[in-house]
Amino acid sequence: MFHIKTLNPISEVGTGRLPADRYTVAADVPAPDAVLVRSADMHTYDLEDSLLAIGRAGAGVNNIPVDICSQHGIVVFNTPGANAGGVKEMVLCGLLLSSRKVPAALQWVQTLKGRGDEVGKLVEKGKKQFVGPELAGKRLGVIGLGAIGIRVANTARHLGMEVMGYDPYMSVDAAWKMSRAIIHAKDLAEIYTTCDYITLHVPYTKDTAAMIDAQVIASMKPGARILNFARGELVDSQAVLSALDSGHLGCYVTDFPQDCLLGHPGVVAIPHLGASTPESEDNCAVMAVEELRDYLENGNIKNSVNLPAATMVRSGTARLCVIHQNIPAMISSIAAAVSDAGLNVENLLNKSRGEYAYTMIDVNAAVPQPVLQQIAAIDGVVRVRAI
Ligand SMILES: NC(=O)C1=CN([C@@H]2O[C@H](COP(=O)(O)OP(=O)(O)OC[C@H]3O[C@@H](n4cnc5c(N)ncnc54)[C@H](O)[C@@H]3O)[C@@H](O)[C@H]2O)C=CC1
Ligand SMILES: O=C(O)C(=O)COP(=O)(O)O
Repeated sequence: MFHIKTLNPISEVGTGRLPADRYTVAADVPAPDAVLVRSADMHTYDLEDSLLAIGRAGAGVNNIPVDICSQHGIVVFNTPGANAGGVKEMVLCGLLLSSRKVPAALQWVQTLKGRGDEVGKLVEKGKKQFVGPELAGKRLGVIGLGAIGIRVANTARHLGMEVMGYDPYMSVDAAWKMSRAIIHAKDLAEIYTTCDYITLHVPYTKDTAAMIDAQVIASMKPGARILNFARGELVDSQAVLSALDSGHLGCYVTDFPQDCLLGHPGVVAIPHLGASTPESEDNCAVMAVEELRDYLENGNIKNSVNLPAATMVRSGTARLCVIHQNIPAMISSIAAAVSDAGLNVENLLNKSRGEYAYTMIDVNAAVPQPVLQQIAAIDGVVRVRAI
């Protein structure tokens, strides 16, 4: 029986794929084999000794202590692209909200309640406060051309916008999906100095923290609008507020409200709704559950953010799964323990990623407990289990 602990509500379309005779799924599992999580902060979470894997039903993993998980041999998965459609649509909404002053206009019109027959006349008189530019013909800068950024860039072209993209680490797969009409920015300055709208789609890391600061904002075109559906920490909120106050920035749309931003007329604050669609929630849950299941049952790793991709068709009777440091002589030491126990290797896979590596060995018989202990004692082995 596998025990899965949920730290956020996870779509039952996903959890329903875990057979009830082999899995328990609950918020209060004492010794979980795996955790399913969305945005719950795991930096203060006590990682149980039993924990083998964490499935982030979503893209960003900045709420998970990934390095500490690696040290404990806990595989962290996310669900690339599974909620990108939902976020893309919200970004389109954000573009329109930022341009046409929709939030302020909606608030204002409600103040006319009770004015009876005057309402029509007051609307026509008051609407001039909410004039805002059309998107067509304006330039949109997209920073980060991954699952979301590419969808936003391609769709903005259909709105008649000129689109410039920046992503020095873009994958070949991603490049194939991008419209050829997107202008390639060689550096961020090109985006900052020439775009009317700038939208952020990069992960929050130590390199991207506060990437939009006072100096960057000062280099932007007067009236520029910033959209942040990536993470609040990418943007210096105080610098944004000053630039809104001075009129240098036209609007800041954020999916990550902070107290200091609320109430400012230039801020459109959305309560982290980018991925909150049934479609995205289902997609993420299904993908995270499938990833966890394949890892727990077969040791296969797909879409991990801290360990290498490793998939091997099952053969033999049992499978040894060893997470270890990426150092010399690991495979020979593990194989020696296997052969000393009289086990025959039917198949073997070894993959590495940075400091860590992963070895799966299919053997012809069940692996006795002492062999697991012997492998666990090898210098550099982080975690071992037999399935
Ligand atoms: N508002 C919401 O509900 C959601 C927010 N997000 C946020 O959006 C981020 C992006 O999501 P996806 O597009 O699905 O991820 P992704 O991994 O497909 O794309 C991220 C892209 O950013 C690029 N990148 C990384 N560092 C960069 C840098 N310094 N400069 C330029 N490009 C850089 C990468 O090469 C990659 O192409 C997530 O990390 C998450 O923080 C994701 C999903 C939902
Ligand atoms: O996938 C992401 O990175 C998100 O920000 C979505 O977060 P959520 O799953 O809606 O709490």
